[in-house]
This record gives sequence, C-alpha cells and structure tokens, in this order.
Amino acid sequence: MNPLGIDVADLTFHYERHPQNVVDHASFRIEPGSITGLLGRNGSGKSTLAMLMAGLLYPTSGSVRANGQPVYENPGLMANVCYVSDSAPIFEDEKTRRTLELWEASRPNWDRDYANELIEAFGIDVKKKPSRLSRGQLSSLYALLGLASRCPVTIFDEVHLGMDAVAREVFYTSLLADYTKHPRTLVLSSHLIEEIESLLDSVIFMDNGRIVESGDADDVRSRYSDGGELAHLTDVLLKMTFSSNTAAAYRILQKGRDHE
Ligand SMILES: Nc1ncnc2c1ncn2[C@@H]1O[C@H](COP(=O)(O)OP(=O)(O)OP(=O)(O)O)[C@@H](O)[C@H]1O
Repeated sequence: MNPLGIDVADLTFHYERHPQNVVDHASFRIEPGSITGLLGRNGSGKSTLAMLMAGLLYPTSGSVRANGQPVYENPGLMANVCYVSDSAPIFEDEKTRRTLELWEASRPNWDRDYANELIEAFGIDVKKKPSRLSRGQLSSLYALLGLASRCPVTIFDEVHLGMDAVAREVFYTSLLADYTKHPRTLVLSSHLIEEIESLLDSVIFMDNGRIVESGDADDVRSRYSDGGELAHLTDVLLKMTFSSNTAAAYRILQKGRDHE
C-alpha cells in the first residue's frame, strides 16, 4: 500500500467523566510520505491526538480520515495504521520472540531481516520476557516493532524516551534510512525536540488541546526567527509557552534568564 495522508477536521475529544476538551477543535492535514513532529508540553494532548489519529479513540466530534476513510474501527485500515507507544500490545510474560511473531502475523509489511538487524543493533535478548528487559531495552523493542512493521502510517508516541543516547541515535538513523528506502507517513511525538528536529518535514504544536502552530517545519521556524538563522523548534515551543497561560513556568524561566 502507498503512504496514506491523514485529514483531521474540527476534531474534539474529552475523556468520559472529564468534561474538559483534551483535543479542542483540531484541524490539519498530514501529507502522505511525510515525517511530522507532534510537539508540545506535558499534558498538552499529544498522546490523545495520536490515538485518535490511529483510530484507537472515538472522537467526541469531528473526524479523522486516512485517504478519505474514517480511521475509527476501520478493519481495512487497522493493519496499515500503526500506533506505537509504551502501551503497544506485547506478551509481557512470554519470551520476546513471541511478541515479534504476533506482530509479524498481523503486519502485512513486516520485514524479518530488518527486525533481526534492529534486535542486534539495540541489543535485545529475544529469549527474555519483555517484563525482564531493562526500561531502555523495552523502549527499543517498541521502536523496533514500529519500524519493522513498515505500516503506511506509523505513529511513534514517545517510544524513544527510555533509550540511552546511542540507542536513540540508532533509532533516528535507522528510521531515516528505512523511510528513504520505503517511504511512508511517519508521525513522531516527542519532548526531545532538538534531537528529532532535522528529521521533520512538518510540525504540529499543541497547547492545552489546541493546535497552536502547524505546517512545513522550515516555514514555522522562519515565522519565529528574528532574522538571521532559522529559529529552532524548541524556541518555537518556548515562545508558545510564553504566550500561553502558563504563568508559573514563565516566571521560573524569566528568573533564570535574569540570573544569566
Ligand atoms: N484516560 C484518561 N482519562 C482522563 N484524562 C486523561 C486520560 N488520559 C489523559 N488524560 C488527560 O488528558 C490531558 C492530555 O493528556 P495526553 O496524555 O494526551 O498529553 P501528552 O501531551 O501526551 O502528555 P505527555 O507529554 O506528558 O505524555 C492531560 O490533562 C491528561 O491528564
């Protein structure tokens, strides 16, 4: 299957018994075959939006479509839209090899050789149960599952946060190399903005459930530049934070700057 585009239209979501909108009237398009960063502060709604995009949550209102089709519980899309986080389905108490077999059976584009290459690069012992892997090894396993699945849409929701610097570098390098050979639509949700910045074609910034910036990564960076060099995406996030209602964070950052 070719890479899929995603259209999100006026999407709103709140959790049961929590009336506040966690995703609030979001609209944007993700181009097929692009790498998009889903960025924002803790609790801004990234994971919720990512799960809505993967069809794992039903919108309160609005829609998410992949190549024009609604994603929620759509059997035709389930195998092609892959959401990977630290709650992805694995057999915790069986050898890791079993989880790889499960994913291979359910992902039509699974590449076993690529999976084996990643197992070696990440140093994952597939004879161990996932519950016996270290935090970083477990994160690497999730990353591996997402990469080797080669789904037309793959959403990595902060899978790499538990990895050490070398494993993260392996993840980014392998992701880019494999994406170049097998183009697909990738979404990366992350706090480690500086590390993933160079990978991104486009960005979506969230704040309190709202999309406060989105579009081509360089266009967004240039909108936040004061002339000269392009602003880093972290600067964009900081500027957004300053302009949003997070007065306590602002006060701490401002005090730090006054001491410099
Ligand atoms: N199952 C749930 N029930 C009720 N509220 C929830 C649930 N999951 C998340 N929330 C709330 O929704 C908001 C957004 O959470 P979400 O996990 O989507 O944010 P995030 O940007 O991914 O955060 P982080 O970067 O810290 O992982 C938070 O206020 C959170 O407390």
